[in-house]
Amino acid sequence: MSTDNTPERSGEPVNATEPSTLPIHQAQPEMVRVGPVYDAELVDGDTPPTTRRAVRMRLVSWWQRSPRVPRALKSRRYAVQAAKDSVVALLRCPLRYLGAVVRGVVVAVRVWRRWVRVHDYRTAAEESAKLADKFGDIRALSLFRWKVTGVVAAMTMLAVWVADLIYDAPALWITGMAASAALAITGRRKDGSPGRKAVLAGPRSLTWTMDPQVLVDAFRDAKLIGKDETLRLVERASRAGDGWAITVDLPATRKAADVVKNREALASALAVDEVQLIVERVRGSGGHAGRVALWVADEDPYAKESPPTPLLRAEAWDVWRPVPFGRDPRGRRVDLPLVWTSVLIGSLPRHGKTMAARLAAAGLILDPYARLYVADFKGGKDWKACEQCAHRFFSGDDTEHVLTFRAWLESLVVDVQARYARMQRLDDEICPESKITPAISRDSIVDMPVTAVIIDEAHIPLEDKTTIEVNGKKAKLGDYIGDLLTWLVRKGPAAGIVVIMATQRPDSNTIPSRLRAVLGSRFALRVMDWRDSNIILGEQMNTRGYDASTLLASHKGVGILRPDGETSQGSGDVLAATLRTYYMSNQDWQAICERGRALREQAGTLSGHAAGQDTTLVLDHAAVVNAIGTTTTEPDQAGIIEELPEPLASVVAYLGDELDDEDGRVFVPTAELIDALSVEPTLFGRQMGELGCRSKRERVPTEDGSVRQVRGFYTADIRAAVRAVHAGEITVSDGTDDED
Ligand SMILES: Nc1ncnc2c1ncn2[C@@H]1O[C@H](COP(=O)(O)OP(=O)(O)OP(=O)(O)O)[C@@H](O)[C@H]1O
Repeated sequence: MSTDNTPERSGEPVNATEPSTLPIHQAQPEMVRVGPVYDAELVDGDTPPTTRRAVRMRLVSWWQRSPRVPRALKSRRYAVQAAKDSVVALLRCPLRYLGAVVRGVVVAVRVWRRWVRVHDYRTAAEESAKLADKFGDIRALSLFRWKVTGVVAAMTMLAVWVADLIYDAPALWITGMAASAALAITGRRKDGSPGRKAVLAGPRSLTWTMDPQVLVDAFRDAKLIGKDETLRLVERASRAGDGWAITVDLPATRKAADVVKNREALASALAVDEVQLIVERVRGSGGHAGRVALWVADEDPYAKESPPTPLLRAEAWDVWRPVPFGRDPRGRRVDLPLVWTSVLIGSLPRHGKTMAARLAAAGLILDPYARLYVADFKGGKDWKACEQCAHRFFSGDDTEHVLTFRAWLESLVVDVQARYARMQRLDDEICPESKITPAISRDSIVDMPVTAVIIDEAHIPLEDKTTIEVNGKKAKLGDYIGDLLTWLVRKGPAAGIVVIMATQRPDSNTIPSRLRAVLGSRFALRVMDWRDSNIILGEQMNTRGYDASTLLASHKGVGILRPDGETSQGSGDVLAATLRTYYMSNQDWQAICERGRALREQAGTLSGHAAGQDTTLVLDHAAVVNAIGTTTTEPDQAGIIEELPEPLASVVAYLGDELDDEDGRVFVPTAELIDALSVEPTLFGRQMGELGCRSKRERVPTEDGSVRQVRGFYTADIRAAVRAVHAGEITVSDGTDDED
């Protein structure tokens, strides 16, 4: 809106014939008072948001984010928790008060005793070897203090008696309460109070839920925080499932990843078995690198039976949805994504590999559009039931089975290439990237169903020593299968191929490192040692706190899952998680397979072996070899490691690919190796020295940004030692005479 002080507006008449220039001496019109003058213009448009709403939103945002506003006033959940805490605190008040009074009495008596015995004077005299000279003085002073004590006690009693006579019972009550309050203040718990800790502490487990100081002490004992550092409570201890959960913030610069790594030390400090303790870094918007969520189970979470798989209740399953796989110790469901990845399952015999592989397979079986290749090298009846819905199936471990398996893999290589060629021709709307989509996988005309290759006891084909001819060259059948699998696992997922391998021999000789490197999801049940665990889960996972050799033999089906991408577990984006697979009895498995067949019959997707159409595969082997670019003649790191003496072999296994990368790591501190390999430092240094690897001093940056000099090994020296051993330049003692 615009207004100005023109004559019309001010009520003055305007003469139309008046010249445009005014006469110089023209009388000024009388000044007229007008209203306020605004300078603005009229615009069309929506009404701007009311400022009141914006102010309110800013206030709410400030309220939610302000550290000064107590958490209990920010959300209903915290308010309920705060109310519960207050009730508990109120109920515990009388007991805490009594405890403080008792401690106060003990402290007061101790102080009085030291005073009456002239303790400090006596100690000073003892230290200066003058006790005999001062004995008379000390005795006289002590006697005097006893008399003072007697007089004060008598006068106090007299005063109380007189007060009782004059004021009756209230006087006694008031005196008693004042005295108890004084004692309670003296005996209150505070940091550094001398003489307040019992020499033999009672059971520590669960006291931390009542007293966060116990938790702080546990973190200090486990050396996760320093002596002068403390924790900040983010969420108080509360019941969660069959245990207690608490979230804390570590002091600045301390990392949650280190707490995860040292879970065992923390479990010891909290006096619980490590299977009962879950430590997770809280990630995402509610978390940061120093925020840790702890959960402590009341008892061994794996002592009870594992629940049956939820797939039993499912009529059908969509394989694009992660398959229910197991439950973590807190009882939270963990799902395993299958499409666009591949899975390696490894463990010692009889620990639940087949169960885990069958759980993953169950999801595929219940999707009528998924195609199954089941290679059961175990030869038992574990997989028999799925024969009725598998496109290809065999059970046995003879060379003839391995050759059949080779033919499957070759046909799949050809199929994957054909799928990529067909995807190129598909419309951008149907196939936006070079990847199959749910719609493509269910389209019978495009013919690219999700195809799972399930291999139980995968070490059998990979270790087959039969000599075959590959493109005119002699090669071992096992090595060639390794190449085919590596190619399929690398190129297949985007074209809908899912490889699920289970092996009871997850050692470095069996699974070539080139194959391991491309297997996306890993599940390690109990294994023999940390090396085998790292072979399944990935290099250096033991130093990050994930070691499947520490799992208990009695815990069947319990393993560490390192998923490819996200799982629906706990706080979401976790590196790995310990879980127990669901239980699926043979009857349940059979029921699922029968349902899978019925679903395929309904959808008209029953094919291959299940439909009685097992055909001999006729293939152009040369084309396959050209496609995969065979590497069977390349030496594998596994073989290289096998020939090395200890502890060099362990060092090489620990460093893995980092050692091969000449532009990568230059120096490895000795402390890191000793910690990772759990070796005795002196013997380790001597043995490495004998192998031509002497530790040297090097300046390395520390976590706080400073530089420190530490002892360690140059990776170039380690590589040189490996070469020297292979060249036979170093002969190695077997180490037995080291003990002398
Ligand atoms: N989640 C589980 N809960 C309870 N028991 C389980 C679980 N998983 C496996 N088991 C039990 O562990 C035993 C071994 O299981 P499974 O046959 O799957 O092991 P495996 O590692 O495949 O054995 P192998 O090495 O002989 O092939 C079986 O008796 C099975 O019932």
